[in-house]
Order: sequence, then structure tokens, then C-alpha cells
Amino acid sequence: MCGIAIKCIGITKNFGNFKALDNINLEIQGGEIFGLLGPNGSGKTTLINSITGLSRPTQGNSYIYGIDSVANTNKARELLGMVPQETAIYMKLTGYENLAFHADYYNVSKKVKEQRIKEVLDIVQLYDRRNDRAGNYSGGMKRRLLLARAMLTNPNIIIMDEPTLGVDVQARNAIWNQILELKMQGKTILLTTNVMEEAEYLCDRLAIIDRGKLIEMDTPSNLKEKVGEGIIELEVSPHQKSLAESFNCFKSVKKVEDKNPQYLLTLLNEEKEDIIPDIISVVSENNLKILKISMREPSLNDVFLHFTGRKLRD
Ligand SMILES: Nc1ncnc2c1ncn2[C@@H]1O[C@H](COP(=O)(O)OP(=O)(O)OP(=O)(O)O)[C@@H](O)[C@H]1O
Repeated sequence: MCGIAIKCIGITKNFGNFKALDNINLEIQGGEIFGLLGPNGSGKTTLINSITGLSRPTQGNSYIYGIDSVANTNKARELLGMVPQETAIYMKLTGYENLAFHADYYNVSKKVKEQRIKEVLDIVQLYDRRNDRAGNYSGGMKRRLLLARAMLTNPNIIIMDEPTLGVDVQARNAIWNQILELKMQGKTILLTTNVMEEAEYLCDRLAIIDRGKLIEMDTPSNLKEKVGEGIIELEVSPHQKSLAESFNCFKSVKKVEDKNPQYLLTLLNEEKEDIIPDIISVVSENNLKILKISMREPSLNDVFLHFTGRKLRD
């Protein structure tokens, strides 16, 4: 479905005196994979709960394809599938029974129920294990069962709260592939994550969330471009504070950070290749020894640090 799938206007959420969300505005286009990237406690779950109508914002409104998700929660939810963070599964029921229960709850007609459950179990590769108790599934299998459940009613939008939380690399890759497959089918995906590799690999656009505020919103590559063209990591012996000032004089250096024992030099777009010999000269003029020097592309961690002054996972 094209158009604006999810829209938040001025979402603020207070818990007592604590402001968990502060005036969040965003628009997610149909067919996008959109990520909310932020550390633990930054407000990601609170925001998706506001979007799904699970929690009423103190101020502001969210719309799912134009339907107000608080005023018209049931109608908005018909367009949504939700993968919650907690393992909200009936552990004593089998995988199949969990889905059948959900299908009945959402009034999936008897005629299509069995076929649809088979389809979603096939997609998440749990069909062979359908008759095992969900309590005996691994962490990755439980998350895949939740994904199957979210897909059961074939919703246009799937919202996932930390889709790969606590799963191993193999299960993570399987979930990532399933998310990309959903995008190929034209679904809109909103996910939360504090894992930069996940955000980078999956998301068309990201909103950086920190302490309840939306700090920046763009594609991963544009966000990285906003930081700079490259990052040089330099370590010298002995570490000398005044060196940072010398690097600041280079015209292709945008910012120098002294993260003793390392200096981090963020580079501007031009002339970045020429800078390494200049750095080496300055170091040797000061009679210091280079222990390490390397240049790399900015990461989403650098983006987070740049915009918030903190690391994503401090
Ligand atoms: N029901 C509540 N009552 C009081 N404070 C709450 C409540 N729910 C969330 N908070 C607080 O709001 C802030 C945002 O929490 P939230 O769960 O949205 O963060 P998050 O970014 O999803 O974190 P995580 O990555 O750990 O899931 C936190 O400081 C949390 O303690």
C-alpha cells in the first residue's frame, strides 16, 4: 500500500513527572523498513505503544493510514501486526495452537484459517515443529513464532520491538531475511533496535531516538555523511594532549576528539587521502611514536555519538 503508512504528530508521553517521549513527529511511507534506533530506555517501546494505541499519549496523535490509533484503535489495529519485545506466547500450547488461538481472536474465518497458519509457519520455517510445545522452542524459534503470529492476518504494516533480541546469529539472519522478504511483498515495517548492524542492514530510513527525543531522521548513508567522510583512529606513544590542537589546524579535519589513548579525527569530504602523511609528519615532529593509525567510514555508532555525545551502547 502506498502513501503515508504511519504518522505521528507531536507525541509526548509523561509517566508522572518523567517525560518518556517529547514531541515526536514522523512519517513512515508505505513499503519502507523504518527503524527507531536508540539505547535502552530511550523511549522506543513507548513510541510504538503510542502508535499501536496500546498506550495513550499525553499529547499528540498517531495515524495508521489516516486512522487515529487512539480514537479508533480497533480499526487501526486491523492494519497492523505486532511482534512485541517480550515472549508473549502460550508456552503450554503448541506453535500451531498458539496461532490458531490468535486466528480465532482476530476472527480469521474457519475456511482460510488452516491454510493461512500453514503458510505463515512455512514462511518462518516452523511447520515441521508445529506440534511441539512453544515452551520447548529456542529463543530464535519463539521470535519466529511471534513473527508468524504478526503475519497471520496479512496486515499491511508489521511493527517489531527488537526483532532479534536474545537470538543467535543464525536465527538473527533468518529473521532479517524474513523482514526483507516482507518488504519485497510491499509491507511496511517499523522496528526498534539498539543494534547498529541491524539498523544498517535492514532499514531504508532511521530515526535516532535519545532520552525521549527524536534527534535526527534520514537514510543510514545520509546520516553517516552528516558525520563526515571518514574517521581516523590514531594512537601514539606517549599520549600527548596538545597534539589534538595541531590536528585541528588541518583544513580537512572537521573535528578532533581526544579519547585517550586514541585520537578520533573526523574528516571533511575533500582531500581526505592527503591527510595521513601530514599526520605522520606532525607526530614525528613531536618525537612521538605511532602505535596505530587507520581510516574507516563513519558507523551508525559514530552517528549516534555525533548527534547525542554518547555511544549507542554505553
Ligand atoms: N509504565 C511506565 N511507568 C513509568 N516509566 C516507564 C513506563 N514505561 C516506560 N517507562 C520509562 O520510560 C523510558 C522509556 O522506556 P522504553 O521502554 O520506551 O525504552 P526503550 O527505548 O524501548 O528501551 P529498551 O531498548 O530497553 O526496550 C524508560 O526510562 C522507562 O523506564
